[in-house]
Amino acid sequence: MADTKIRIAIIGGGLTGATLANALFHVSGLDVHVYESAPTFSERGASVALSSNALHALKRVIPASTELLARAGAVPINSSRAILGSGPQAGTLIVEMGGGVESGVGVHRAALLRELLAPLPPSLLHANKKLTSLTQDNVGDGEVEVSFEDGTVKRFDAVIGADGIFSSVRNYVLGDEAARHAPSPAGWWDCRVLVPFEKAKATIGEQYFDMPRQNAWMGDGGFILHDVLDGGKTVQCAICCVEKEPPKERKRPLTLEMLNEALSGWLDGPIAKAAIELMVDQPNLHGYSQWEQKSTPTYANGRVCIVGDAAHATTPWQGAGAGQAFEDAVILGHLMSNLSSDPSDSTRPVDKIAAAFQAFDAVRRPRCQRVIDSSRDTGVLTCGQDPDAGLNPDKMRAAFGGRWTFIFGLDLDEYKQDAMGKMHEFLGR
Ligand SMILES: Cc1cc2nc3c(=O)[nH]c(=O)nc-3n(C[C@H](O)[C@H](O)[C@H](O)COP(=O)(O)OP(=O)(O)OC[C@H]3O[C@@H](n4cnc5c(N)ncnc54)[C@H](O)[C@@H]3O)c2cc1C
Repeated sequence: MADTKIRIAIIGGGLTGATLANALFHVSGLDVHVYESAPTFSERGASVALSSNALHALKRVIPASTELLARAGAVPINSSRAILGSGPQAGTLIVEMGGGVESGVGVHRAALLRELLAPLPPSLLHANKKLTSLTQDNVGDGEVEVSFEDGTVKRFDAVIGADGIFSSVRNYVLGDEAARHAPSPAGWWDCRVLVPFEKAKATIGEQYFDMPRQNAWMGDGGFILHDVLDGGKTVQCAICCVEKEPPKERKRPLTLEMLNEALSGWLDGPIAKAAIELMVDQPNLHGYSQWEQKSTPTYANGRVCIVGDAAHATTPWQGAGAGQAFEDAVILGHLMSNLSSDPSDSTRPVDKIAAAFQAFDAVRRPRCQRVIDSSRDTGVLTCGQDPDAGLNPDKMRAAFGGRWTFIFGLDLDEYKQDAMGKMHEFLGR
């Protein structure tokens, strides 16, 4: 176990911050505090699909993760079907995944966050604490000084930014490069609704609810998804569409006419009218542009680093964002557990933090960037925009084959060893 005196501030209490706090507190034995700008630790009302790599990573952080997910009402996704949703071949099955190594779960984000926070002592969780600035310059003993909107100033041995896609810590880490690598619109917008299971079944059709599965409809300029969560009580339905022009703002009001127009090529098919009916039944219907971190030159700057969406926000097309955040927690937790000096080592554990963060950057950035790029390409294919595949089911099927293998097939033990090897390199050993 690492020196328990190492003090870490995690900025941001979303799924990444909460998972990382568990890793650093329970696995690495560090003195961790989480600072969240919102008045309470909370999540958007939507689901998140956790694939097998995400589940494996979560288990490394929280050994009782199966029970944790059960308390959050997670529903196993025994099958994930991609079906053509528009055009003359609408209804054609393109691919079915699930079972074995590909099994995942669907879970309500707010319930997952609640359960991820539960194993942490409340005294470590600080809401209403918005980071306004941080510095490593002229702070004693290599510490990092953080300032909050309420005027408080604190010092830590290291700071980790889990403050989401519009991260302030990212701006600090990237410095002069921040503007050039700012998050940008990815080319799609989406809207989501949670409805009672019986209502979804009656509207969409009983035949799609014969078992816990995710149905992903692909077609002309859009995508429709429905999956079950909350232990089978709720269904999430999502509609995603290609942006016709660059968005002026991330969030915009939506109407029935706008949805009908966006999915005009789908309306004779088996799913679009039902999905639109569910969507417009909710008050304050809004669409959100999808944004991503297209490139990032580094995740680390001295004793400050970034994780989760702050480092590698991706589009949702491969359902991989939260899984990448859990992998971050495993790798950073492992590196930070191995800072303790042995008796023959005169370097203090705190003086190895920068090397740990460099090692984290070296192993995580290539993989996360690959996920970002692959996810964007998957969106292009899904919405029938791939110039070769178009909406040809055979070509789409061929193009989808193997697309998830590199995400699911990670050997976490090997990966942890790679990270340790890098840390030793950076320490000059
Ligand atoms: C539409 C959509 C669908 C998705 N679907 C999936 C999926 O199916 N599967 C999957 O694996 N992933 C999915 N993802 C990705 C996944 O949700 C994210 O990768 C994951 O939630 C990581 O979030 P985070 O904690 O890094 O960031 P966030 O959830 O954005 O949390 C950041 C936190 O930091 C706080 N904060 C911000 N600034 C400050 C500050 N200055 N001071 C203090 N606190 C601050 C915020 O209030 C927030 O609570 C999806 C994402 C989107 C947008």
